[in-house]
Amino acid sequence: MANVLQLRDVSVVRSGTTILDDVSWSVADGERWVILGRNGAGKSTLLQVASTQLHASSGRVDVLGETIGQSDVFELRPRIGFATSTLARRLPQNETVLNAVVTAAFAVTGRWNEDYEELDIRRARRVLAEWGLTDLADRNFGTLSDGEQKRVQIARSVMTDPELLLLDEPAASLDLGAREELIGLLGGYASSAAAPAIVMVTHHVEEIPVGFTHGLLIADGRIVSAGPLDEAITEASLESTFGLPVELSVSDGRFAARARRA
Ligand SMILES: Nc1ncnc2c1ncn2[C@@H]1O[C@H](COP(=O)(O)OP(=O)(O)OP(=O)(O)O)[C@@H](O)[C@H]1O
Repeated sequence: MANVLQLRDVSVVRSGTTILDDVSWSVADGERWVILGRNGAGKSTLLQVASTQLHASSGRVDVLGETIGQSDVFELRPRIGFATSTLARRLPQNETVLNAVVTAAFAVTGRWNEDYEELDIRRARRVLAEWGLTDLADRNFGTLSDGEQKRVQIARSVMTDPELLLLDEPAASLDLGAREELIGLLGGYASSAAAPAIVMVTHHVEEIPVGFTHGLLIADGRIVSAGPLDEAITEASLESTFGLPVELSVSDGRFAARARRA
């Protein structure tokens, strides 16, 4: 399978601090990756590099067959879906949910004078249905709950039919019901052969949807382990990543972890 993302010896240094340290990693078409690591480990920075929003200080980054620094990132970006709370904050609060999603077709966050095709509207309604948002299409984005807003962010990021989907902590701050609903939807999406390659950052192994195939653990900007989920996410690798003894279990494809009692 072709690589949709390839990092070779990538480092990111900001304000004199090394945030990513010699990272080599690739994501092939059809793979669904989860990235885990402590606060400040470099997870979001890695996603920003993958999204082309941040340039590596050294090393080589290839995204969707294009080498960053040698190609036009403005042509590349519409092919990448990226859902982060930072982008979500830019969505106008008084925009309807339908508009918040359909505007992704033009890579803008507010609906002004763009001439939307009936095709775009139809696609937006289909995406809203896929993410359980049909009944909220006419509500203002700012009136939605956190869980509903998270689903709108993802719906927006898949509106353009991306070839690579990047999700930064999509389940953060959700209650149990909203989290489980989102993980179920993500699992269904990830299991579809038509879905793009996916990379999702999360803090908890409990949030890994069924259907995800690979894991990457990162600590202090360096990869601790990377590969198929059951090889990359083990008690030993979690212990190295989080710095505490961990008890890990897997049931029906879902992971659970807690500190090992002495
Ligand atoms: N512009 C910057 N200048 C200096 N340091 C930065 C800059 N941006 C980020 N950092 C630092 O880089 C490190 C990695 O940040 P990053 O956001 O990638 O971590 P993360 O793993 O996503 O963390 P979290 O789980 O808390 O979201 C952090 O220590 C952060 O303070």
